[in-house]
Amino acid sequence: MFIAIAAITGCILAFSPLESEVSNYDIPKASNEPMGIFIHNLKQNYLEVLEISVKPDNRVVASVITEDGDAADFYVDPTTALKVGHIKEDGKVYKFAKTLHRSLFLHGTGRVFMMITSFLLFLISITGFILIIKRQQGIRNILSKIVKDNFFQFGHVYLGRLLLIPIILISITGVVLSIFQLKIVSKTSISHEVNKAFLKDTSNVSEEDFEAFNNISFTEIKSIEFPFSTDVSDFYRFYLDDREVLINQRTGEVVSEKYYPFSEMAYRLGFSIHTGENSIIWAFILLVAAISILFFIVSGFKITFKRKGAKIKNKYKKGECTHIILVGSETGGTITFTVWLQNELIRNGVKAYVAQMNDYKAFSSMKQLIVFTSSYGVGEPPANASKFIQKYLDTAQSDFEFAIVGFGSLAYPDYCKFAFDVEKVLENDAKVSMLLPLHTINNQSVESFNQWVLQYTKVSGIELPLYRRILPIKKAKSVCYEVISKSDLETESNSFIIELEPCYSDKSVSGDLLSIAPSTEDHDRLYSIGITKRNAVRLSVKLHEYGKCSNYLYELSVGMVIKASKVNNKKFHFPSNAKKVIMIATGTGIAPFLGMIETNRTKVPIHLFWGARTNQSYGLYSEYIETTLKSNHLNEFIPAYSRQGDKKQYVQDVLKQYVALITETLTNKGVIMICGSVVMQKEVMELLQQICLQQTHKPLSYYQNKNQLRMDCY
Ligand SMILES: Cc1cc2nc3c(=O)[nH]c(=O)nc-3n(C[C@H](O)[C@H](O)[C@H](O)COP(=O)(O)O)c2cc1C
Repeated sequence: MFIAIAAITGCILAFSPLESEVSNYDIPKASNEPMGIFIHNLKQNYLEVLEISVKPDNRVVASVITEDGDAADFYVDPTTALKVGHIKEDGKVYKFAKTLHRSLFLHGTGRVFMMITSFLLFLISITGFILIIKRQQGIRNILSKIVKDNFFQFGHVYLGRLLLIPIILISITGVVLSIFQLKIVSKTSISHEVNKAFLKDTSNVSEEDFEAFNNISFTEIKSIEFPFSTDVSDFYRFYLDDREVLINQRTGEVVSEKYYPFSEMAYRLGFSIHTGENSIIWAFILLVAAISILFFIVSGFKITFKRKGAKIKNKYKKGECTHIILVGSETGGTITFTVWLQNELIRNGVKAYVAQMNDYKAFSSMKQLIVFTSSYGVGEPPANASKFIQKYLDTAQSDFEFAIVGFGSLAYPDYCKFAFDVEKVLENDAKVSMLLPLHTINNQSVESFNQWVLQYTKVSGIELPLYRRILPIKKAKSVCYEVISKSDLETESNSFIIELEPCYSDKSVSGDLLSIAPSTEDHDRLYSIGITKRNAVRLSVKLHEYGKCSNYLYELSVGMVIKASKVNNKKFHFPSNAKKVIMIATGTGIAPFLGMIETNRTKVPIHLFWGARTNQSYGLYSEYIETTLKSNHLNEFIPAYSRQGDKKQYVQDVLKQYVALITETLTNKGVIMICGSVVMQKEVMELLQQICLQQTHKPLSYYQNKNQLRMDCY
């Protein structure tokens, strides 16, 4: 909270030098004007001169007594010494922000709080930097590309790296200034010793030509006190950046020159760095740093809450559970999958227990051990799994079967390494047998996880549903949609097309999802949508015999209104600048593609591969395909029918004949999009992987990381 207060008020204060620069833009700045002439002119222009000060922005302020006998402060021209502008008082907001920033309106106590806050900010910056080094796998890689996990984590690391130095400087100088303000260290003042008996009181050099005046540049002056009387023992007192100089008013001789002690210099430097008063560019950097501190607070909380979000809860005691699921997770992502599996197993009557990998113990009823673990650092275990291997080796356990799922990211060279390490340990244990080979999941891909779910269902005989991301999906507010058309049921594929018109203007894009719940008691179902030329939402729906939502949609008729909400699915939007796009779909997965093709205004070459059982299903989509082929919105339509005549083919079989097209698309920054069943997706991905390795000598993940592979499979 204190850091937030300091950052918000810091943002406001950083505007002060910026604002003063704008409002004083017409007031000339001093640079190397001859000081002698300026002092002489100033004395000529006014009855009496008390002091001049040179502001951090190099504008000159004079304190004088005017001919009318009034005391006045104003900006003067550094050459003519004539008045050029009024001094504007600091706005109330700045005054308020300054007091809050320095002392929280609590005087000394507040200053102590702010000093501690500054020090904590310094510690947070240093420890944050150490974490960045760890994350980037060494100081040598500190400047290399940051892997983008999610917006907040990426932003936290990116800005942390960029603004580390300014933030460290802000925090250190904050501590230094507080130390002085609290008088823990006091600024020692300079005392001059002048022997008045030796002062000369005449000279034949006139004031304008005093060498001592003209040897000092305006830019090093903080202020000059003018002699109070004409007495020779009253001097010009020059306060400079690093020293004080006393000058004889009659002769221009330097009477005394003393440098400031280290403590005063430290204070001045700290003040200038902390406030940015001497440089507009630095003030701007400070402003950006203060805004970033606010971002760090928000993103830090987001990361922490995500980490704490998925909680492990157990319904049964560990001793009675046959299925033990161990989770290794650093930021909580993997726990979400674990909790889902535990719930589904329990729903199927299986007693399942979840534990952190570090809490591994002997499980007396264990028949199956399922390990879900991520990898960190250089393929190392996440924080809650670091002791697992040792604990496993030290624990006596009777026979069981195991399955391991590695969660990782292909962006790291040691992809899912810790999961492989765990596999090695379990494989070497003679007592245990492998239920499924290790399955790896890139970037918590739901599609890839579902491939494992299908395999697990097959080998375990436990019917698991497919996983749909239960992380809070960002649904827009639900709005009404009117049914504007509905096709007949195509009996071969049992599918139909329904078009809905949103009641309010809607910014959905083909590839987004529509979340529909048949009634308030039902949970939502998500449908991939295609947007038609007339901005209607088109769904292609497979009617399931007992499917509540598909039956609900099927029973709607034109003119009826339903409530639904849009879910942004940015990762599956049509690429904005690809030169070529290959679309691969099965069944109703064609719906988003039809929308993308119809609205392909720039006529990017599109090749659409579509799999169905027979060409009877094509009837449902033929009109759209033929129209867009004719208008060149679609270049090629390549169907694959798995139960048609002698030539029984799946999409992946047909794709094998298009190796050149696939290679050319990927190497020329084109995009491949896949929509439909996860079973098809798996086959197609395997084929694409083979083609990539053989033709481009790069793994498919290389193109996936460049966002050239976009998938939405279910
Ligand atoms: C700093 C850092 C290092 C990582 N190192 C690896 C790695 O070496 N190998 C890998 O496959 N994944 C690596 N990952 C990716 C994570 O394992 C992946 O994002 C995983 O899904 C995170 O799961 P969790 O949220 O349960 O910890 C790393 C991620 C981060 C942020």
